[in-house]
Order: sequence, then C-alpha cells, then structure tokens
Amino acid sequence: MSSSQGNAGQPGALRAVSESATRPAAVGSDAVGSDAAFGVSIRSIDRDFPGERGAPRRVLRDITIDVTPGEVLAILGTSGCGKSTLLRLAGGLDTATAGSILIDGSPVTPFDARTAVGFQEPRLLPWRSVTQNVALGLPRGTPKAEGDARVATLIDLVGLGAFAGNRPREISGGMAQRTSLARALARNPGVLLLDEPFGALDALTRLKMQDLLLDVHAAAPTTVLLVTHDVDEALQLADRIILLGREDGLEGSTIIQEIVVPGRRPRDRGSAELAELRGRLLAGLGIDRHGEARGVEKTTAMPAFPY
Ligand SMILES: Nc1ncnc2c1ncn2[C@@H]1O[C@H](COP(=O)(O)OP(=O)(O)OP(=O)(O)O)[C@@H](O)[C@H]1O
Repeated sequence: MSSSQGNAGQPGALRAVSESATRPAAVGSDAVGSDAAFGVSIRSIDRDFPGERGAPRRVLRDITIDVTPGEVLAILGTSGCGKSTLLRLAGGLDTATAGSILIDGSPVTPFDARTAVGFQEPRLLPWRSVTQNVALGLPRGTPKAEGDARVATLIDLVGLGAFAGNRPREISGGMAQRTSLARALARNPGVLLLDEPFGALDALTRLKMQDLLLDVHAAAPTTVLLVTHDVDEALQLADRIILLGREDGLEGSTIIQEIVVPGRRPRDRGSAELAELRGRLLAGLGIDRHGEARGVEKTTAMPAFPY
C-alpha cells in the first residue's frame, strides 16, 4: 500500500498546533528537505536473547513485512512482546538472529544513517537550547548556513519558533517532545522510527502531538514505523497497523493481525468503522469490549491504557 492511501502531502494538511501560541510554518517538503522516503523490507526475522541458564529465548519469530516509502506503519502489541526490539533492528541498533532487513533495497547497517529514532523521553541535552538540540540531529558535514536554515525551518514546523533559545527546563514536556521530533527530522531520515513517542505525555498533549505528527508527515512524508500501546493513536496515525503476539504453542511474537486503516487522515475519531477496528485490535490484545483484560481481575472503570 502506498502513502497515497493516507494523506501524505495532501494540500492544506498543515493545521495549527494549539499547545502554544505558535503555529507550525506552512512549509512544503522541499523546505524541510525530506524528499527520500525509503521502503523497509523485513524478511523472516527471528530474534533470540539469552534466557535462563543461557538457553536462547525467542522474542521475535518469523516477522515478514514490507513497508512502502512514505507509509506510516503502527506496531502494536502487549508489553514485552518485542515491539522495541523490532524497531531497534530496523534502525541497526540490534542484530537479528535470523532473517534480513533491507532499507531502500540494501541491508540495514549498524546505527543506519538512513534512519532516525525518536524515543518516549525526549533525551535533550539540558545545557543546550532548543535550537542547539535540534542541530544535534543534522548529518555530519552539513554546511553551517544550510544547517542553520534547516534547523530554523524544523523548529517552525513543530511550532517552537518563539522558544528556539529556551533550555529544556524552560519548556513543557510536549514542547520537549516536539524538539526531539525536530531533532530526528534534522537528520532528513528516509525512515523515522518512533518508539512510544507520546507515551509519557498527558492525554490532551498526546492528542495534539498526534495532530502535529500528521502535519509533519504531510510536510515531510518520510516512512514512519511507530511503536505504540495506544490503539486509538494507531488508528488515527497509521496507514497500516500490525499487531504482534504469540501463536499457540510457539515461542516468540509474530504478526498476528494486519489492518489497513481506511479513510484519509485526520480521521474521525468517533467513526463506526474505526470503532469496529478498535474492537478487533483490543480483542487481539486480550481486552474485551467491556474493558476486561482476560485473566485479569475485573476493575470497575477501564483504565486509559490497560494493555
Ligand atoms: N538486550 C536484551 N537482552 C536480553 N533481553 C532483552 C534485550 N532487549 C530486550 N529483551 C527482552 O525482549 C523482550 C521484548 O522486549 P521489548 O522491549 O522489545 O518489548 P516491547 O514490546 O517493546 O515492550 P514494552 O511495550 O513494555 O516497551 C523482553 O522480554 C525483554 O526483556
């Protein structure tokens, strides 16, 4: 599936970010320079880690998926099922036990420069300004004038123009996460790997960050692999969702559900079609429609993220 089934590059997709008074600049893909979205081909990946008494413990088993250039793929699964491990493998931060991963047709390399990773915590240098933190993401050897312009454009894109000189302690958690996103984009990655990027934010800021990510993706339609626990976030952001889980009697997680999300983004969060998919995904995560985790004592209210 291509990103054209989402709304990547859709005219007018840039919308205001309301967390601060600033607005993202209406920039096109040329301005942020992300013109190379790469496909990711994951082929028959297994990943074992040493288990008890050194015996191998399989975490991922026979994962195969092709992600097309510009596609947003969400990776869902219960805690510990191997989502981050899959992301790390795609970025060359870990090595598979078996199988291969190709980016743009060639094997992923250690700390592959074609990828950039965004984490749950913003991981900013506290003594550096927003601008200096974003500049850390620039590829080595970027000419100064070009780098300065790119950093300024990205800071505007994430709506932080008025805070460019601030230190991390002087901005909110949402702003810090936006800085982190701009730093990842500064690298001009062909593949953006996001590991629970909004997981530490409050619910309202998380919704705003989801909108921001859509804006950013419209302006710089790179390929995105997004690890999340949040079914609604996956349904709002992704072209396609894979659910990792175990098959009966087999060790290690594999792809147990794959869903192409219908409709253009931003999607109507309340649509009946998405509600149906939400139910299917929650069932795959072991949560029934009444919010009860199978095998878990019933609670009176459904927590926000019980899975
Ligand atoms: N370097 C490692 N050495 C040994 N075991 C590891 C290593 N990295 C991950 N694991 C194990 O692999 C399993 C999957 O971990 P991973 O972090 O990928 O899961 P996850 O789905 O991202 O979890 P969560 O949603 O809680 O972040 C876990 O049992 C974890 O302990």
